[in-house]
Amino acid sequence: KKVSFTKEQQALMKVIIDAYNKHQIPQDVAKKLLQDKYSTEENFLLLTEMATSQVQVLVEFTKNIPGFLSLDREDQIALLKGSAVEAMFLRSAQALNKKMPIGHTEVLEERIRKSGISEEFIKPMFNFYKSIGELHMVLEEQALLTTITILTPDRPYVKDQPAVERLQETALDLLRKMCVLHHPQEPQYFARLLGRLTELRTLSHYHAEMLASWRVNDHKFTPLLCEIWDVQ
Ligand SMILES: CC(C)c1onc(-c2c(Cl)cccc2Cl)c1COc1ccc2c(ccn2Cc2cccc(C(=O)O)c2)c1
Repeated sequence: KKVSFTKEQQALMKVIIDAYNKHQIPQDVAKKLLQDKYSTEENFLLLTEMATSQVQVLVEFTKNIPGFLSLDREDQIALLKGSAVEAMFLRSAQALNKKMPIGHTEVLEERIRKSGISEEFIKPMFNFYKSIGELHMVLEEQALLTTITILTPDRPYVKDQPAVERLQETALDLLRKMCVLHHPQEPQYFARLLGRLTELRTLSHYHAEMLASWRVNDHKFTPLLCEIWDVQ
């Protein structure tokens, strides 16, 4: 089936892909994954640094989403706070599914498994990582899925939901075409991708409990994480 993109859609895809490629975790932070300290405490500290760096990357990426900076300022904050965990699950899924240099992936998985997260959350988390890996998303689909997650209108405290809906729909139209283009044999592929967004919401509920149990064990977060996750 022939897929054609409008001029606007081509421009939008280019902006989103450039932003997605530009904002990677700095190599020195990612390299720290390979240092040889593996205590639960050390793993937690490394993952905290990773998450903090990832939030900075996420904010920069979000600012490049066309139309985002024209939204009401408080709504911009509400969208970032409401989507940060889900965007990081997507990003960590891509990192664990071989986006990272060989060796980093196993180390990263090991550190997540041994960072004080209880088994009841580890299972669904790694099921999600596996389900993302099985989709074999191309970069455009990964970047658009992250964009669609950020532009979710029904996050808490969003005032002008229709404005967010209009931006999200533009990204959804583009993603639908991308799926037909890159997965012509799988007519249900787009629906499968959107199904992952539902799974992300469940994971972000688990994440709130993960944070609570880390805090009970007196684990400290960085100021940026405290601000975006409303903790401490
Ligand atoms: C505060 C910390 C302990 C934490 O709390 N919840 C989670 C948490 C967890 Cl444990 C899982 C999923 C989401 C969150 Cl917020 C985390 C750890 O968060 C992250 C964040 C990003 C992560 C990771 C792991 C990988 N990445 C992405 C990554 C790593 C290396 C390179 C690149 C790159 O793009 O180049 C990307 C962990």
